[in-house]
Amino acid sequence: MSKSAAVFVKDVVKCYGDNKILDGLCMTVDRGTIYGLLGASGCGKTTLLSCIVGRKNIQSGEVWVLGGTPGAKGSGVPGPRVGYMPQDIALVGEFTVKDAIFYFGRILNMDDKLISERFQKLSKLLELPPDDRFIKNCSGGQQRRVSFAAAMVHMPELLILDEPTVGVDPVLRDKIWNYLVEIVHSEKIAVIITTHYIEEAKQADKIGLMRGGKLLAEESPARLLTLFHTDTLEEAFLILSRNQEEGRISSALDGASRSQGNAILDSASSTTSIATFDIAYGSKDELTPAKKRTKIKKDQTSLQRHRIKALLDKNWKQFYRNVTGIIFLITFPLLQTLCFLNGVGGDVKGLKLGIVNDETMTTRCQNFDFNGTTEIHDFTDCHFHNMSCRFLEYLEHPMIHKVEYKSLEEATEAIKHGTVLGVLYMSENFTKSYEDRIQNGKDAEPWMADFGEIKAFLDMSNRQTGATLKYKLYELFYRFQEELFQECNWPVRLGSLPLKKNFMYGHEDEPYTIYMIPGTIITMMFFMGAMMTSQIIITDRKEGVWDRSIVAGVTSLEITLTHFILQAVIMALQCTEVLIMVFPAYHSTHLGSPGAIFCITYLAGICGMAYGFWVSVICEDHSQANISVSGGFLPMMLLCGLIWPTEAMPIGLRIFSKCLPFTLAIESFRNVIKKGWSLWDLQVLNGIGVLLGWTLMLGIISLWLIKLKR
Ligand SMILES: Nc1ncnc2c1ncn2[C@@H]1O[C@H](COP(=O)(O)OP(=O)(O)OP(=O)(O)O)[C@@H](O)[C@H]1O
Repeated sequence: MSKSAAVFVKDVVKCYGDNKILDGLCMTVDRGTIYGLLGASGCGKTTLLSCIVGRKNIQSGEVWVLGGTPGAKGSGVPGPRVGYMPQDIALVGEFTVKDAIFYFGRILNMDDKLISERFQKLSKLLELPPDDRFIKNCSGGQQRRVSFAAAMVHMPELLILDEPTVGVDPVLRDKIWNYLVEIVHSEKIAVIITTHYIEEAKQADKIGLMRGGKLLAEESPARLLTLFHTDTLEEAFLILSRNQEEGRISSALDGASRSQGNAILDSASSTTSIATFDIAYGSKDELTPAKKRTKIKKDQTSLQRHRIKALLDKNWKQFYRNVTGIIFLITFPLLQTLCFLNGVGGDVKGLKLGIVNDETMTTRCQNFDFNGTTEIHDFTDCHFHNMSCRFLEYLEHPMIHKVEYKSLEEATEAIKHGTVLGVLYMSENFTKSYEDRIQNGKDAEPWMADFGEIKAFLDMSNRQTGATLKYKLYELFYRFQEELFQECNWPVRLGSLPLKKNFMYGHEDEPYTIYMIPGTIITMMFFMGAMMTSQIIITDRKEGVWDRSIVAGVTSLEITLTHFILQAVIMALQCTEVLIMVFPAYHSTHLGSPGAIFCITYLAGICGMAYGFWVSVICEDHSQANISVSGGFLPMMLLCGLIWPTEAMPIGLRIFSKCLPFTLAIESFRNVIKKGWSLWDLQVLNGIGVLLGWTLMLGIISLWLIKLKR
């Protein structure tokens, strides 16, 4: 074991659930050497590299990188001392080739001049596509080369390359290997490279053959060929694999005994030769501290200005270069608002109402025309005539479309068939009986009272339209009766219910839209925030940019903060456009200040973003995130009082609903627009407090989960 080991891995065990991926693995990578890590697909190479760069925690064993443990303060790993090219491209599609290199250079605190110099050199060497070509427009092989250049831009002490030569033509592959050999010797950097092209690893100084979570062997290519009497590394690997399957590799390779020194391989081939391999072992005392080799400042603090600047630049480019995304983010809230303002709360029109009038035939109902306008009779003598006709005049309203039926049976049949929504029936003696009810009051004959009624049969299966028609009939009947009393010079009040209504806030005929505004805006902004954040962060993570940036030293807090800054600006724009459309553009009135309205709306959006952030942490992909956002949002919407008052809920559910993010916020919003309350009114503060509480709680839990998930 060399004292100058760049990477030292001892007895490492790494599991995903019950699945043991690394099973007591040992490995040593010396400085100034190329280490080729070979193994079948799925054997755990990427997992091992993730543990080396500190992106994954291990269950047991030791990992030492450049003299420290990955993730430890001051170790520089993850950070500028290591260059990592993951297996996935892990570049932002909206970056140009130049942007990609500059992004990694800048988060590593290189100055632009130095980045530019390195970029020119790498561009030539790796035959990179033109500087201004977008990554998403590059071929797979070109993207891989840019990814390679990004890992090398700062000339790290340890370069980790996960399958860098996939999709690269043999000439270029050769060039890359030659370059690696050159820099390894000139700069004394260590390189770990995984590849499926076993033969290309011949140029490595040492090869690790990995299988079943262990290294079967760790030797120079030449020695492997000699030991196994083979011409190719592939054959050597095959023999080793067979031996492992047949249990012919000594148990000395496993567990504690590995650390004692050499492991002995049983017969390596058909011959009975015994091969002895150097096995990775040693102690951390033997490791040398890192030497300072680059002009890059090392920093481990969780917030660094240069990284935040680079991340903000990245997020901004990702945003403004994604035209579809911009169109969606700007137009979606507007479209939603337009749908709401035009589709919800308007007056119902043309409800079909059957009329059965046994008192007067239509033809005899003077001036009464079911299909046209009529004049109102003048009944100044207050002896009533044709009251049914007079009442029917009042039904000339846009909400009602009258349909005449000859009999009550025929009309009720029409309700059953859904032809009409209700039927009004007036009996033969309606006028006389109605007059008797009014003139004689409590002394009226019961049968007179019965005939003096207008009988309504309503279809309430659609509660909303049924109730709308019912209240309209009440309203029209009161108007009919009040005007009748007025004409007769009777006290008008006697013609209406003995209940005097006074409205402190709002008014009786206020459109339903006004009632719905707070709930619609708050839930919409929350939903927009949740969707936007979860989608953007999952995309970032799926592209591998998140992980790769973290290996370059960026902290999760910086990534989160910079995403938050841009999305908070977008959210402010969305809130502004929605509020402008609802209030000035649609002339909706509000008594409270626009500032207070904006504040509640904006906080609802920010709370939605925190919810989206949490979803992005617990979900693996977009479809899971979509289900989680919708699955969480819908129950909250059902319980927030938007559809039905919370006062109707069982007490436990009611208390629960008040604790949800937007129940009290909707109340606060309503109080501001309808009562003119300020932000400092206690009930308004309650709503704001709940939103802020949820935002903080979700943010903290998410950051904690990110830390825990490694
Ligand atoms: N996050 C994870 N959760 C559960 N299992 C995982 C996870 N990541 C990887 N694995 C599993 O661990 C095993 C090793 O995966 P790994 O990506 O390390 O293999 P690999 O050797 O790099 O393969 P390849 O050469 O195909 O890239 C695989 O069986 C994989 O399915």
